[in-house]
Amino acid sequence: MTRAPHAYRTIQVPESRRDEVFELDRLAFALTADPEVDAVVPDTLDWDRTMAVEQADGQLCAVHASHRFSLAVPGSAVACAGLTWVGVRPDHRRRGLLTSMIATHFDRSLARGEPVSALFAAEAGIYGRFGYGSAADNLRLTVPRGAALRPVAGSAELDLRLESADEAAHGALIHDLHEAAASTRPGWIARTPTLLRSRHLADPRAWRDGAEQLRIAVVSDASEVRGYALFRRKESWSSPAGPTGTVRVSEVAALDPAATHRLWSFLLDLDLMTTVESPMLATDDALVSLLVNARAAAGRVSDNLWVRLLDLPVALGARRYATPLDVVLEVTDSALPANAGRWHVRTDPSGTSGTAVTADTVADGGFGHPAEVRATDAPADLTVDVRELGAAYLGGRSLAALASAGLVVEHRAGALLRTSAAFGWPVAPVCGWVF
Ligand SMILES: CC(=O)SCCNC(=O)CCNC(=O)[C@H](O)C(C)(C)COP(=O)(O)OP(=O)(O)OC[C@H]1O[C@@H](n2cnc3c(N)ncnc32)[C@H](O)[C@@H]1OP(=O)(O)O
Repeated sequence: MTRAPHAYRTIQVPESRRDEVFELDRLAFALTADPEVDAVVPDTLDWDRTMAVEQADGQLCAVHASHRFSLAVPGSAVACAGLTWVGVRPDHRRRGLLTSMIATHFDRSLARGEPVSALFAAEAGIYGRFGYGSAADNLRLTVPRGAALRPVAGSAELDLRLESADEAAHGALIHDLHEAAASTRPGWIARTPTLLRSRHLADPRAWRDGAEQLRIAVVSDASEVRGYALFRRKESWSSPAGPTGTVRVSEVAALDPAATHRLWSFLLDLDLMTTVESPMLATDDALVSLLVNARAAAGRVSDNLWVRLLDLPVALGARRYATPLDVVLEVTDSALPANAGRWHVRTDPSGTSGTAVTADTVADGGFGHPAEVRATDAPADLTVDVRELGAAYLGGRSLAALASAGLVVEHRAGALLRTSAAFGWPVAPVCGWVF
């Protein structure tokens, strides 16, 4: 097991120490215990994957956990260790505890056959040093009520019903549509294990910030459900001009453009509301194209998933490439030396080799080229750190853009543009929920 700094030891935490883990988490994140929250929000920690650092007297000083996810990558999916619950007691910060926990996480993820790790970063400056690359952005739009949408045939004919969101009534519907609507978008992650689905619909009063309970709008055609939106409204009567409520949308999933249009038409025209806040959207989300006047929508872009390639040849072989590719990468990786060195990445025009061995293949219509990834002594075409490969892995970050910042170096003319095109993908990556 990875060595903790002097005077500390790394342990796997048993569930019997749950209260200590939760207290540490509250200390790290400045949270207050709330019995109502604890009563309705399920504990989603996987205790086989919950690790801590304790000092000699047994006090827990740092904790981290992970989930085994299937992460959608361009043209496929890969087993992924979703790192979460990272926290260090404020009085034990900056002594190397996170650094030791990351080494533990890497060792254990590799031992479990998870070639990739992904996370949402609490602060953007934390994880790059460990080889995580910022691999996706999300867009949050604030749209005025009544914003016009371009027309979509069939939208008006769809039935929409509004209900209070409830796990027993809507859990299966949400899970199925969440998967069917977006599982070919790189960055998409299913909410497994099941407790993560329950947590997604948990609705304690303390999480509402004064808004109403969680609502769901469900759109159907004559035969089946085509989409849903989860949202809450927050009333406001403080303006002399009249009510100025806000619609806070937390998730929209739809199977087709008509259902997408129907849902947003409803959300953008609710009485007593003046503002509609979108959930985390992909930067190419349909709403951006539907808005007649996108300038009227204030947008904020921020980092979404961070990706770390743990087993580089397996990870690079687990995705597809948008164009044929034949490149030698000189990779640096200070934390995982097995990844360092030269790698020949070559797509196979016959499409018969290089598909993921660790992944469930996603139905994608066969777009893109699988690749073989082998160690080589051939001269390098590009030099790149594993962090930049993680950033480019989901197809949303251009290697050429990273090169313009000096983070990728080209040794053979043309290799940079060709490799950037191959690593890119027509669908922007995003994970629409935070784990
Ligand atoms: C995936 C998730 O769960 S994200 C949640 C992360 N958790 C939090 O933000 C909760 C509050 N913060 C904390 O618990 C801790 O401060 C942590 C986890 C961010 C850092 O833990 P530490 O044990 O202090 O980190 P450690 O001592 O190993 O520091 C390693 C390096 O990262 C740097 N670093 C640590 N935290 C930060 C930060 N927030 N911003 C920038 N740099 C940081 C340190 O300065 C150090 O740099 P150096 O190698 O150049 O000296």
